[in-house]
Amino acid sequence: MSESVDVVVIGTGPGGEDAAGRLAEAGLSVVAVESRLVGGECPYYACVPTKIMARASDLLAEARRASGRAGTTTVKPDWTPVEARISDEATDHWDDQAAVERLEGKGVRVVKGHGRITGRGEVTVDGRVFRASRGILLNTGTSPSAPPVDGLADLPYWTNRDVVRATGAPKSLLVLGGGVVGVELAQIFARFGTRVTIVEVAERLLAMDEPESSELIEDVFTDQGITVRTGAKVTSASYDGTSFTLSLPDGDLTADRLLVAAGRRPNIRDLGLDHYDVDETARALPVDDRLRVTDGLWAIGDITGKGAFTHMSMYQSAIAVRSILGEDGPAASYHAVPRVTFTDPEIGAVGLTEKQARDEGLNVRIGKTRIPESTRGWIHGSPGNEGFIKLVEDADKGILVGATAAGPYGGEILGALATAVHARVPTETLRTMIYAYPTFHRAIESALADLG
Ligand SMILES: Cc1cc2nc3c(=O)[nH]c(=O)nc-3n(C[C@H](O)[C@H](O)[C@H](O)COP(=O)(O)OP(=O)(O)OC[C@H]3O[C@@H](n4cnc5c(N)ncnc54)[C@H](O)[C@@H]3O)c2cc1C
Ligand SMILES: NC(=O)c1ccc[n+]([C@@H]2O[C@H](COP(=O)([O-])OP(=O)(O)OC[C@H]3O[C@@H](n4cnc5c(N)ncnc54)[C@H](O)[C@@H]3O)[C@@H](O)[C@H]2O)c1
Repeated sequence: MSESVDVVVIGTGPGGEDAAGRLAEAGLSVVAVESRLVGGECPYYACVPTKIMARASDLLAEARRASGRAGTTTVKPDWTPVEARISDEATDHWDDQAAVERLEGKGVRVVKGHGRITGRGEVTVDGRVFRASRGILLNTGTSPSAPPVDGLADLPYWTNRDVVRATGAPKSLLVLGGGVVGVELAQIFARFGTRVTIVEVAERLLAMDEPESSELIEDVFTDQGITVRTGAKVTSASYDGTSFTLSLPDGDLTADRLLVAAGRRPNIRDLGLDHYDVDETARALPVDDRLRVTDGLWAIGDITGKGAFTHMSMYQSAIAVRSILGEDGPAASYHAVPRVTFTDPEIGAVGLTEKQARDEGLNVRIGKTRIPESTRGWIHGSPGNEGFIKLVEDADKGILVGATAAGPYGGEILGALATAVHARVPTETLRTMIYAYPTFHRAIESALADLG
């Protein structure tokens, strides 16, 4: 026997949780299916715990920087408060009871288990069958994936889901993958005294960002004692019960712990998408600008391939909800997607990189300025003032199509640049703005003056 509802949401990442609540509050009968924890990766294994770690590691770095500038400091790192804050305050010991009750309070029926589409408009969870008259919303997210390195699969390595449960900083750590997860966690542990080596197969860290961002992070990391190996092809991996070894053509690397941060795979296999004639082996689900995969099937979040960020999942949730409710409103637009890598210096970026803009055939003008050369950067002092602002202008239209703000508070400075790219503010208008003195964001004015 099946149970009839209006909508079934499979997966409650940030967007799915939000959408289920909004749909129920709009008066629909909603079932939200979750196989792990309501809220998804972000609050329990990703954004929130890792940013708690980053905050702690920034405090250590700033305390160390006080020496010679504001007195003398002796810093003794201790992971205990970090672990306590993550387990007691942030994740409630990885218990989602409060989130489940919050969702139920909005009228959502939360069903724990693996959801699978067993027919058009039909979802089965551990033998329970739900018929969704309006449709199904997918928000199943991603899982950590390991590259096909010989011997790696069976090793007790860490992924992001283990690292957030760390009870201490290891003596030494190998980080396989120098993308966002890899660089954020590498710096965190290094500041807690761990000897860290990043092993990245691409020629640079943060390969999706501007090359200037990669260069900045590599320089800062090297100065901070983190070993960076780019263009590194790992041929095999092993563990002898005490330490991990990664073999490279020019020798072995060994450490107490291995963190695999080499990308994610979308949770879309074994979802029953064949009932909608959708390819389950795709890297992302194709969605239109209302987040429809096809009639009666919507998808939001990482699985849409539009940017694996919590803010993307939430942004798409609002649009999908309107679509499901048959309401009008702005369609999804991805020309101004912001992203922040929470290293120190922080790397904030929005829209297109210079290369992406050129590849699109735009008539590109670039404007750059270095933060240490700004008044605020100089006042802030070195180390800790490294960074730059880079603007990517569509010179024909006279608007910014991309920007990077790297440096202290780079993610906050990005706010102004994201507004400019999002609203397509004419560069001429940006030039007439008054930029407060002496802020970091005042460097935007210098970057605008450099456009050429
Ligand atoms: C270490 C790390 C740090 C990050 N830091 C940031 C950050 O600072 N800022 C930021 O914006 N983003 C960050 N991200 C990315 C962010 O976590 C994701 O983009 C965000 O969680 C949104 O994902 P989602 O909505 O697609 O779903 P997810 O959060 O992945 O949740 C999907 C949910 O669906 C459930 N599910 C899957 N399949 C099924 C099924 N068949 N049946 C039932 N339930 C199912 C899963 O159990 C999961 O709970 C980080 C990621 C990582 C790994
Ligand atoms: N601050 C944030 O917003 C934030 C933080 C963390 C993660 N995220 C999101 O999560 C997503 C996943 O992050 P991620 O860092 O896991 O993935 P990623 O795809 O960004 O980076 C993975 C890196 O691993 C490298 N790699 C792959 N195979 C390798 C191998 N065999 N040897 C060495 N290196 C290898 C890749 O070249 C790449 O640089 C990101 O795309 C991002 O959107 C966001």
